[in-house]
Amino acid sequence: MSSVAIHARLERACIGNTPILHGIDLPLPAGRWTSIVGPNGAGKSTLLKVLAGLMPHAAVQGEVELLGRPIARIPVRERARLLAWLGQNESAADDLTSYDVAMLGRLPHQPWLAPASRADHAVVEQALRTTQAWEWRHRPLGRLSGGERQRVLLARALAVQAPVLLMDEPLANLDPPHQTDWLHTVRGLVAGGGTVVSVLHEVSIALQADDLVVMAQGRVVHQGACADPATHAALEQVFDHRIQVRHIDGVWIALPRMDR
Ligand SMILES: Nc1ncnc2c1ncn2[C@@H]1O[C@H](COP(=O)(O)OP(=O)(O)OP(=O)(O)O)[C@@H](O)[C@H]1O
Repeated sequence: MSSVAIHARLERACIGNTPILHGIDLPLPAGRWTSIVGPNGAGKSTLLKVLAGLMPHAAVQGEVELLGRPIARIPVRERARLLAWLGQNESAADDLTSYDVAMLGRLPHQPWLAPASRADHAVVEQALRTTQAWEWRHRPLGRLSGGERQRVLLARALAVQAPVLLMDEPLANLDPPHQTDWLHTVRGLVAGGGTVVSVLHEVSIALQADDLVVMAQGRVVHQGACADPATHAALEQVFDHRIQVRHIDGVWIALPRMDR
């Protein structure tokens, strides 16, 4: 039986006074890649923030368990080692070099005010090479293109070496070859026992995951394997049957429906 990396049991989660998420019981299996999909405004980013423990405590009615422990009770530094985060349109210090930004991912591993160790430098180099950002490691983040910047931020998340990695729109600004690199990276993490949860708008890429969580109007309407016809039906329905899922050359992809 596979274990659960994150389990969210939510009555409600609010932004301000507005309820955004409703009645969610979502176990996310460990050692697998789960993608969260759904229409604009469905609550995907909000759910991912709740899963990461990033929402204000008072805004969430319910509980999230990370690796079997209530996330709110895990000390912050330990949590930062267990769970890495790549947010949407993330702000970061634009004056820092790409190398230093990636090194921020090592902070949870470093003793207070201690310099980076040789192991930290090795991990950062590996992460920047994985995302093909090593070449511009000396350039400030603020002077990179959108896709280059995203690859540095991904390197920062990889440098944490956390067993659980949450990513919101990780493919933002990435060109197709680097989207493919990202797929290989995720597959490598999962093959090594890691758990990856990603919010994706690129439904065809999301379908390359192990499992899909389909959301609409603040609720999870389906959770299932990417190859399961019931998952395809839920996907087509939630997108108002304006996409169709097809099996082409051994992979599931979503195509626009032009016949209506
Ligand atoms: N600061 C805010 N104040 C009020 N409502 C908000 C705020 N931020 C988001 N919302 C609302 O919460 C709902 C869910 O937003 P969320 O960003 O989680 O959706 P999403 O599925 O990630 O959307 P998208 O696909 O467009 O990125 C939306 O209806 C949105 O308008």
